[in-house]
Amino acid sequence: MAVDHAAAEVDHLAAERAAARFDVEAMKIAWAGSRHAVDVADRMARLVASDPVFRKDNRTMLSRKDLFKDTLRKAAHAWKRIVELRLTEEEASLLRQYVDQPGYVDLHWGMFVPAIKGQGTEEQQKKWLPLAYKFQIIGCYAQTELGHGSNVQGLETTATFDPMTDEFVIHSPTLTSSKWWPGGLGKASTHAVVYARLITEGKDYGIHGFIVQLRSLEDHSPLPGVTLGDIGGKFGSGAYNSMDNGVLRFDHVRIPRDQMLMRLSQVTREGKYVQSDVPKQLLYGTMVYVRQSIVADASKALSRAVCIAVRYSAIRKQFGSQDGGPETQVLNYRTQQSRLFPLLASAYAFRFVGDWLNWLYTDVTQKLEVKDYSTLQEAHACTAGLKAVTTSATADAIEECRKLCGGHGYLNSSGLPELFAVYVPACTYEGDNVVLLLQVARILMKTVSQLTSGKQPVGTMAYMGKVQHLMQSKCAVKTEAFEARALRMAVNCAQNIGQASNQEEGFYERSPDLLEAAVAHIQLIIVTKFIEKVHQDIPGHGVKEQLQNLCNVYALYTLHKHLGDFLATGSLTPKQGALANEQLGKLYAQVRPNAVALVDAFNYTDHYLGSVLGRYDGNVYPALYEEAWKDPLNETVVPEGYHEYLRPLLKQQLKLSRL
Ligand SMILES: CCCCCCCCCCCCCCCCCCCCCCC/C=C/C(=O)SCCNC(=O)CCNC(=O)[C@H](O)C(C)(C)COP(=O)(O)OP(=O)(O)OC[C@H]1O[C@@H](n2cnc3c(N)ncnc32)[C@H](O)[C@@H]1OP(=O)(O)O
Ligand SMILES: Cc1cc2nc3c(=O)[nH]c(=O)nc-3n(C[C@H](O)[C@H](O)[C@H](O)COP(=O)(O)OP(=O)(O)OC[C@H]3O[C@@H](n4cnc5c(N)ncnc54)[C@H](O)[C@@H]3O)c2cc1C
Repeated sequence: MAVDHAAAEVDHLAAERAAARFDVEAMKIAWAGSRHAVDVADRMARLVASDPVFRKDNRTMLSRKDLFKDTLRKAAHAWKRIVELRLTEEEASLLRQYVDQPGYVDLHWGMFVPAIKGQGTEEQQKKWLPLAYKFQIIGCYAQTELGHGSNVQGLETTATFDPMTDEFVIHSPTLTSSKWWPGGLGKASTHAVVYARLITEGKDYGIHGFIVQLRSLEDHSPLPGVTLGDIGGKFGSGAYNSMDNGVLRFDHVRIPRDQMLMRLSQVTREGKYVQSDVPKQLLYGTMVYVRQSIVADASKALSRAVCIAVRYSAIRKQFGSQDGGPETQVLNYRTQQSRLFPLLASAYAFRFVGDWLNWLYTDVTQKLEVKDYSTLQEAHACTAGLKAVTTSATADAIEECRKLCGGHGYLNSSGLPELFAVYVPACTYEGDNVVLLLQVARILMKTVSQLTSGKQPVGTMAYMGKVQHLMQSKCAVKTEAFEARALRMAVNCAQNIGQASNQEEGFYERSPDLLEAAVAHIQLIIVTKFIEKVHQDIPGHGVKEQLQNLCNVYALYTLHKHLGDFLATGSLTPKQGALANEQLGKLYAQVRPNAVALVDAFNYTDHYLGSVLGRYDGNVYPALYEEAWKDPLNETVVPEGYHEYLRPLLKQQLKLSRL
């Protein structure tokens, strides 16, 4: 009986695939960016999936110690394979993605190395980078402290220059100055880029980066004056617990002067502080780099969750027709579609805006090399804002996908609880999302205030230059409505702030509205970049049409969800809002026959998805059944503890009932 059921489910997905109205292979290219990108990703995904060391189906059942050791093993094995196979940087980072386990290597490659590249002099790069590239040292990024994370200028660790010995003395003067959170710090790192207040000639020059050795390269023991360890278990089983987020205290630890990262400013042998001619904001450059990579990761996490929910919704059936006919696939319910298809569209939207952001970041980096700092603010606003909007939306979407999978979505074997638990801190790390949106809002207010002086805004703020037109016009339900909404919300905030006794007080009072104005601006960017994408030449039967549909779904869904903003700012009429909603329903009907093929285009292996519900073959029920028996609780028929706790209880009840 079970076998018959399984065959029917498998047929279901085959039928879904056959019904698709576009070329899935061509869509894979549109998603990945090129034929080459599809091929490399495919090769790396299979390499990982076929290697037993990279097994991850038992991860949620491992103890913290075993999970951490498993991470060390995977990282060492991955590195061995990278060296043996002479993998390129592109291949290695894809391999890292498919291993799919947070670990110290992320911070080593993702923050320690970029911090040295961005803030170190050429000489410092020559000394430290070869060691890091060969893993002769392992580094982390030690910025956040127990007392301060968001407020970087409030950090308390000190680096006091001692001209007698030509050294900096690194010290943790208070409990709250303990470094707290850095990934890889707890157990793995030998070195850190430590952010501390630079004090020389009795003056505090604020936060600067220093390379500090933490552990012996001989036996990994902490160096004298260094106290460090792991900060403890985190949310969810498995999940981010593979990472050794750490605590670190310094007791007057001495480092040579040349371990201060000196590209932005220097301290001379005599102890003079010298500022370079580069903007001091470059101190935050590593965060800009990581924020853009977090946007690209948002589409990966969201597409995984959506892939699981779409495939399972095509398999799952509930309720029959009135006359006792076959039951309905839950994917056919309009409510399921209206919850799921906007998430599918968002996965594509975030993918394309992530590609654009990566281009912007590369462009800014090239400009910085020739001392052109003109796009630094744009890069900060876009990376901060897109990081905030895409991670918040993705975290919510993963949880929605869990609910879309009903009860089975709550099982670890669905892959969704762990995906959520790993993903959700992205709303906090690399800048709390509210704090980042307020940064965007500050830049919006600055731009609005400059409009009257005739300064033309550029880049993603250019639309604000059309202020006369956008403040007055009635908008068609297209980009213009998004532009008018964003601009009018920003101008409203600026006017309200202008009425306050001082600007800072006004900003503080209006910060909830400012958040919403920042979100409106960022959503405009996402919609614009999606539209630009679908205007490109996109080969493959039906591919462009599907992307056009998804783009419309993303735009109209966003409009529907934030209709209050559009109406309150007069950017749309209530009638236009109702029409947009009507249109959305029609678009969902067009997505429906293509939904399974649209998630197949992500080209994920079953290993990477890690979900019995999202299996490519749709064989969900036998897999769920089999998976249950693997739980450690099922290792014995009678549970441990029966003789101590259950039996006496049952005997006692029996005696009582005989009385
Ligand atoms: C087991 C696996 C095996 C596999 C093995 C494989 C082997 C290897 C293969 C290779 C793999 C590669 C892997 C790579 C992976 C990469 C992924 C990385 C993973 C990421 C994990 C994340 C971990 C988390 C890390 C962190 O969280 S680090 C700490 C982050 N902290 C923050 O973000 C703090 C937030 N706060 C701030 O940013 C600031 O303090 C503030 C901006 C909020 C306020 O700043 P300030 O006090 O200075 O105030 P102002 O508002 O006045 O700003 C001053 C002016 O500066 C401008 N500004 C601010 N920020 C920036 C900026 N970032 N850039 C530019 N300009 C900036 C403001 O606009 C102001 O400007 P103005 O003066 O003109 O107005
Ligand atoms: C999993 C994980 C990994 C991390 N890895 C690293 C790492 O490798 N290296 C590292 O240095 N750090 C790391 N961090 C630390 C991380 O960067 C900080 O936690 C993050 O920047 C948020 O800062 P906070 O903890 O001080 O939050 P807080 O700023 O204390 O936030 C608390 C609340 O206050 C609100 N808030 C704060 N300021 C304002 C404001 N100005 N206006 C309005 N509301 C405000 C926030 O929105 C939030 O709701 C990691 C954190 C996590 C969770």
